[in-house]
Amino acid sequence: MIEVKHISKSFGDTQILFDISAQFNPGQVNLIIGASGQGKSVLTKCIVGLHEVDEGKVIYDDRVFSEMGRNDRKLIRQEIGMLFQGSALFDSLTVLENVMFPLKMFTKMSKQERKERAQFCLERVGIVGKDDLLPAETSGGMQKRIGIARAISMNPKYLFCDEPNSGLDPKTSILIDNLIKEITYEYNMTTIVITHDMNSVMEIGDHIIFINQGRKWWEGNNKEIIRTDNKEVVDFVYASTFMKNLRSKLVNN
Ligand SMILES: Nc1ncnc2c1ncn2[C@@H]1O[C@H](COP(=O)(O)OP(=O)(O)OP(=O)(O)O)[C@@H](O)[C@H]1O
Repeated sequence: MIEVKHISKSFGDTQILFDISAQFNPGQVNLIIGASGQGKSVLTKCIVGLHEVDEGKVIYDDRVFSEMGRNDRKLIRQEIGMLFQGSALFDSLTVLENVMFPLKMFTKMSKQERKERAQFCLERVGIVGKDDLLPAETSGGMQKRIGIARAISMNPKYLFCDEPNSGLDPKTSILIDNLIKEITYEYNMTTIVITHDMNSVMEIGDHIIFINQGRKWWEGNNKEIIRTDNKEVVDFVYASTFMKNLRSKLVNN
């Protein structure tokens, strides 16, 4: 479980996050959603320690990460898997080498053990027979899968996914979403996904926090979000006229 308690963050005189508290439980997909520029990335960077919080606490399973020194934080970071926007694979490494990379950096595994673990993770995400290709020789959807394989290679307790659907067609997006969901349930991970994608919200949003103006504006799940009356959430979820019409049908039935 990851908890944030009353966190605030400013850059210079500009306050970006205001007194945010939330709990992200294991074995469920936790989404951080909201319009552009509202503070989702800053919040996530505070959680993983890329930004320091000004006030409040970030806690990983009773360990107060925000008050730890560098070395203790490093240990927790090794329990975190990250799927970056755009996958962020190393261009000059093969598919297999990309997945082996964290194991080489952070474990004492032999080359053979690293290879076996990487192949297991690639197989888990449905990438078989592509070990020796370069990332550029694979599709965008495959690159996301390879990114997920790399993110889970260290058997993380916590998984962060930054806009896992960016640049993917709707069908591939749903496959990636479902893969994230399956892996989360299977390994009982605490997964946090930042997304703008409404399909993801509906498909995998076990727990959703909506960030608006740097505040936790709304919290609920994918069933509750459909019927909420919160104006800002409604404007976000039902942004297009088509979706607005759909909402009035839903609410009136
Ligand atoms: N390092 C920084 N220094 C100063 N201001 C920053 C910094 N990082 C982010 N901000 C500001 O914080 C605000 C929130 O940005 P953030 O990137 O968290 O938005 P977001 O909700 O993730 O948006 P998007 O969905 O477009 O990625 C923005 O006004 C941004 O300019």
